[in-house]
Amino acid sequence: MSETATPGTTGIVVTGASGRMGQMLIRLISETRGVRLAGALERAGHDWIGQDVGAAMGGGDLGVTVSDDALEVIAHAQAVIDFTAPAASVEFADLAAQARTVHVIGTTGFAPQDLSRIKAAARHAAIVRAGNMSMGVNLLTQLTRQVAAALDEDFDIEIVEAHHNQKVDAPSGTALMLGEAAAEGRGLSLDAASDRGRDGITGKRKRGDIGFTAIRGGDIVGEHDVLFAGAGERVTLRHVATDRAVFARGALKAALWGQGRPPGEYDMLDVLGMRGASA
Ligand SMILES: NC(=O)C1=CN([C@@H]2O[C@H](COP(=O)(O)OP(=O)(O)OC[C@H]3O[C@@H](n4cnc5c(N)ncnc54)[C@H](O)[C@@H]3O)[C@@H](O)[C@H]2O)C=CC1
Ligand SMILES: O=C(O)C1=N[C@H](C(=O)O)C[C@H](O)C1
Repeated sequence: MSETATPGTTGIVVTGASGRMGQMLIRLISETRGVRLAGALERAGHDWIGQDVGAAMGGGDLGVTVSDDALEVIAHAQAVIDFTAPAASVEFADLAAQARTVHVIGTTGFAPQDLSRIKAAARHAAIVRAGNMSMGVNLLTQLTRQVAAALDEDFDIEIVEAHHNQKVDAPSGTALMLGEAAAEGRGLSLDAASDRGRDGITGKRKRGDIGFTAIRGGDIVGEHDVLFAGAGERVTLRHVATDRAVFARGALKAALWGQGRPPGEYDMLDVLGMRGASA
């Protein structure tokens, strides 16, 4: 079972400590009352292993040494916040389940077999997973479901996402969340309706399809448009993230919300109390 080293504080492990989201989370946790950084994990062989994480980030010591021993570190925490890679996140899900520790998963790009493993881990501990942890995007999923239900298939749905040039997966986790919401609004299965990676002589657009386009460039944090294109008019729903802090704040909220929750799979709609808000 997880332990509380400092009474009254929630001990949180950050995985992928040197990453864009990892560093953002470590700063946020250090500045937030009622939580403490209980561990910082990186992949085996990473330069930061053995260093104080604050110093490795270029600041003062935070009293937490970067480790690659996930089993040991997770056993002493109440929550794990994880923005890494699919293969790492499924391992962390197993370890967090063994420790009965809340696991917040922001990682995207999972294959169906990864999702099955996460589902199995969620039989033993609370897992909050979302392709986007921001308030704005989670609201946008609700609006997308509503507009998709209101406008019939005379309106073609296209999802356009833009991210920085270091992103490794496409479509983004957010684009897939928005696609799922649009498909739900239309009463469709996204697997059957999705149209990805057009190139060459593609033939005409199929009525009812949900199209995806991915832009990669520079330091774009994350932008998502859901376009409903009809004859003579278009409706566009848009979210623009300009600061990764929006994802970090959502993830920290999820870690606290998960304390004392029964085992199971949850998402940010549960955390934000938005489930069914637009039904
Ligand atoms: N759900 C959300 O709101 C958001 C999700 N993301 C997702 O989070 C993930 C990470 O994004 P970034 O921080 O931009 O990537 P990044 O590449 O900057 O950081 C990932 C970090 O994970 C580390 N890592 C990989 N394997 C590991 C292992 N086995 N143990 C410990 N650490 C390991 C890497 O060394 C790296 O430091 C991506 O899948 C991205 O799509 C990113 C932002 C928001
Ligand atoms: O990799 C990123 O950076 C982001 N990934 C998430 C996604 O795949 O949607 C969330 C956000 O857009 C940033």
